[in-house]
Amino acid sequence: MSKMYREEVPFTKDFLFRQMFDLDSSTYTYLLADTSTRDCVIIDPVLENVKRDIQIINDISLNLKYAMNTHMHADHITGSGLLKKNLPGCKSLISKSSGAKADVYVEAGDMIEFGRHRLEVRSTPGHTNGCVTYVCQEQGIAFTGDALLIRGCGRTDFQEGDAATLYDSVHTQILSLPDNFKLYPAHDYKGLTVTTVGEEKKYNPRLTRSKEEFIHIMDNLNLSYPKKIGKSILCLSF
Ligand SMILES: N[C@@H](CCC(=O)N[C@@H](CSS)C(=O)NCC(=O)O)C(=O)O
Repeated sequence: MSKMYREEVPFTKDFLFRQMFDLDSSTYTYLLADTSTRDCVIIDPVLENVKRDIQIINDISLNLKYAMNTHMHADHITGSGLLKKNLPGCKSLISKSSGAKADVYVEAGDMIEFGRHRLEVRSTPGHTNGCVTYVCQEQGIAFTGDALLIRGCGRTDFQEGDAATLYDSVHTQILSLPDNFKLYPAHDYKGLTVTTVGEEKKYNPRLTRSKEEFIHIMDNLNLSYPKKIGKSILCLSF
């Protein structure tokens, strides 16, 4: 095995990471915390799992600062609003260009802080206009939402999907990170949990192709629409 895959950046001792799963929509929700200050953020919470998420936040004595989303989801309703109602002090957060309502709007270059940890906002449109990727440089990780999935990528056939834009976003904003950075997507449909930049640059069957080939692939995916598309896109307020 090459060095590239072995030398992943270890988490610092004061960084807590939890990956949680929604069985119905195959969505990953991430809980990140500073274990010294107890401040935490949650990325892409799912409405039906809010009780579970509150339980874990309370069990390990964390203070939720932000319920944040990588984009406006078409396949499930965000749990941000219900988390806010139950955890005073929590603010909802999404990109300005998503068109959704939230307490805090972010754009490329912004930094989201919890304790001494920071997430950099990178704009990665193409699946939707407002898609962002959150990068934690110190821990060597990025949360790619639906822009990059493990050995795949987000579909581009509804909302403001655009295959050429997605190709540029992923190559310039995600695959330009160091090869050993771990990538955590918003979904996986095969049971995989994490990948790396190096792996996707080598093995992603869509994104290793030319832009023209990528567009052709994306135009011919023939996926059925997500079951909850009507409800979730109508639910624009966080
Ligand atoms: N079968 C699922 C929907 C699956 C799906 O369309 N996933 C989206 C992300 S959620 S909008 C996607 O971009 N998939 C890309 C792919 O290649 O699978 C359901 O019924 O909800």
